[in-house]
Amino acid sequence: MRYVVLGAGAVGGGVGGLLHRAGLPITLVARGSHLAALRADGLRLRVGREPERTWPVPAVGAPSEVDWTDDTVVLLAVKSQQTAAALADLLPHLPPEVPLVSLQNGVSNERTLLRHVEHVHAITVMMPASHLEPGLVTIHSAGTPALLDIGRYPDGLDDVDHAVAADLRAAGMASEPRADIMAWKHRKLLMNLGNAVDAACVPGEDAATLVDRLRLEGERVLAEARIAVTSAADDQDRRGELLRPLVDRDAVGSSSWQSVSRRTGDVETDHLNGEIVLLGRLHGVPTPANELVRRTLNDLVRRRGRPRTVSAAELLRRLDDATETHEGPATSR
Ligand SMILES: NC(=O)C1=CN([C@@H]2O[C@H](COP(=O)(O)OP(=O)(O)OC[C@H]3O[C@@H](n4cnc5c(N)ncnc54)[C@H](OP(=O)(O)O)[C@@H]3O)[C@@H](O)[C@H]2O)C=CC1
Ligand SMILES: CC(C)(CO)C(=O)C(=O)O
Repeated sequence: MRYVVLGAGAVGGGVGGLLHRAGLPITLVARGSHLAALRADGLRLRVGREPERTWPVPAVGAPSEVDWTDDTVVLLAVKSQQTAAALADLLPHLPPEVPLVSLQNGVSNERTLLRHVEHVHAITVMMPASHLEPGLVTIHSAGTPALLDIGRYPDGLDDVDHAVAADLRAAGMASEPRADIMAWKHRKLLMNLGNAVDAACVPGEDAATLVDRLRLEGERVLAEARIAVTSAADDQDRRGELLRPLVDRDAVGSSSWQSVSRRTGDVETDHLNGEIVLLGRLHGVPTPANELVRRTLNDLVRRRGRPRTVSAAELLRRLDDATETHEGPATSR
């Protein structure tokens, strides 16, 4: 199996670097100053407590430059808001039988991919990683570097799932094929509802309370929509302490925090909090907290604000005021 990783940042660069390190044939598709650094010096990869090493991973600037073969698998690792543009670059060059694997958070990408490609697979990405300067990717777990279970979208398993999982394991990551992979990705979605608060808000108790509200809304919406979600207990069992301990993580936030810090000009919240808002609208469940946080983070990005500068207490106040306006003061209820 050959791999093409489209989007060579924290996750794509990290997984691609580990596959390359294990001797598997892989090409990174990157762009801008990151591509220039990869071509000039190679991929600088930090894994847990290991010393940084530089790997000469083949890197190209576009799917048109890939030497495509039928035994290739594409790992898509751009942020969800970048998927449509990445697909537009990819599709004219992609052989029809080549499977596309979403190595992304959220649950919106797979459906988008299936519109264009017959063989779509999903990975639940548990991999605390960062990419904050061109050429450099850091994997923060000093335990197992990543936990990447895989299955076919919308469900089921085939030989590709088994082969990719085996290659990921050969490269030191944890990966099992799972026929119900989207149930696992919906559980992960609930966790990622907190990314926007991590990116936008001053950390503290109020931020934690706000994240709880986002997740409560998310749980309600997914239940009302009758979407299968892996239980929190099963998710916890699967993770255990695999991705621990974390190193050099304190100064680095979630993937959404990284987008704001790098001033990429876009952020994934419409596909994380926005997924809950969308489902809420479809199923008649109010989702004011996810909507407020989604709007707040998009606004921060638009005005090129700094991460972690919005008051979570103020957002909670606005949510409570809106509830009182709709339902009357708490005393009269
Ligand atoms: N970082 C983490 O710890 C984790 C991230 N995830 C998920 O993984 C996915 C990827 O996130 P992450 O790795 O953090 O994101 P990054 O921004 O670090 O990496 C994405 C990379 O793709 C590049 N890119 C975007 N569009 C294209 C294109 N058309 N052609 C070539 N390159 C392109 C970006 O370039 P540019 O910088 O120029 O935009 C960037 O280098 C997301 O869904 C995220 O939620 C999941 C678990 C953990
Ligand atoms: C779980 C977490 C926070 C790991 O870094 C993540 O998925 C992300 O950063 O998007």
